[in-house]
Amino acid sequence: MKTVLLEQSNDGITWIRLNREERRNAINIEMMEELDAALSAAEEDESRIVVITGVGQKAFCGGGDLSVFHKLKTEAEAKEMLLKMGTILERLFFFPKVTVAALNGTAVGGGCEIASACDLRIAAPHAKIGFVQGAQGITTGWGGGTLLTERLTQLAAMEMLMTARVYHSEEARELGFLQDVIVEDSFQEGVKNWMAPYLKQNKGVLSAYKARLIDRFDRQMIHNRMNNEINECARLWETDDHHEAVQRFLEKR
Ligand SMILES: CC[C@@H](C(=O)O)C(=O)SCCNC(=O)CCNC(=O)[C@H](O)C(C)(C)COP(=O)(O)OP(=O)(O)OC[C@H]1O[C@@H](n2cnc3c(N)ncnc32)[C@H](O)[C@@H]1OP(=O)(O)O
Repeated sequence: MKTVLLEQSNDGITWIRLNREERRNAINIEMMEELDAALSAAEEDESRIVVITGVGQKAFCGGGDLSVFHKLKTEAEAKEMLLKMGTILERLFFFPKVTVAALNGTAVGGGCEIASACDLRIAAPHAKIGFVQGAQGITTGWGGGTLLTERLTQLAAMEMLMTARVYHSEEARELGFLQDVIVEDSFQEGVKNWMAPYLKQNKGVLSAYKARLIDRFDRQMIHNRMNNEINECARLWETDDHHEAVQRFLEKR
């Protein structure tokens, strides 16, 4: 694997690291496939907790790779890509082990959707967090908007999605998006320390509680809502508003 690094440590944690630091860990098709493969490995290994984080200090994930995905012009082309990642996020949402999104830096767009699919979200103090899709003339397109509404209060979720605002970590914690802000100098050590109370529990305890969390959800309903979200985003994708917004971003580079 190249765009995703997998570290299966013997302390109960499997680390999945998004590894395109020079692109702020933006997601391309190869990364989607490697993320899916990393989840398969993590599902089978001895870990009790799976942590998804980004390489470097600047970004957790800058969302979908606009320099690649701007080539997708039509609703059908967009839908194929959105569905591919949506399927992975649905898998992550119903993953049998506890999952943590450790936001080592900025998480915007699809980066926030990945975080929403995880059970727990923690971040470095400097991380900036925002569902910025609205500024690109689209909605969340990987089903993460649906997942967000299952994680936060309705008011907080609607504020994050409908304003496309970018929040500092502390503000995101106050909104309920983050469980905690990790202040240690070494983010990785801080994340490990933060997870220590969870890791005191054995595998059976953690997986049983995770199963009860999953029981709360009507899987078919979540699936249908994510599909509706993907379809809606695909429709907006082919509008001039979206293509012009992406063009502006790419021209700034
Ligand atoms: C497509 C799926 C859709 C969904 O369903 O959710 C989305 O994800 S839409 C949202 C897509 N993401 C964005 O709109 C964010 C765009 N990026 C940014 O706003 C900023 O780059 C950043 C992520 C906030 C980081 O800012 P900063 O730290 O100041 O770095 P730079 O802007 O200089 O970026 C460095 C480098 O990385 C490239 N980059 C960053 N994000 C993306 C991206 N999403 N796609 C492609 N490339 C990205 C950026 O262009 C720079 O490249 P160079 O100029 O060549 O160094």
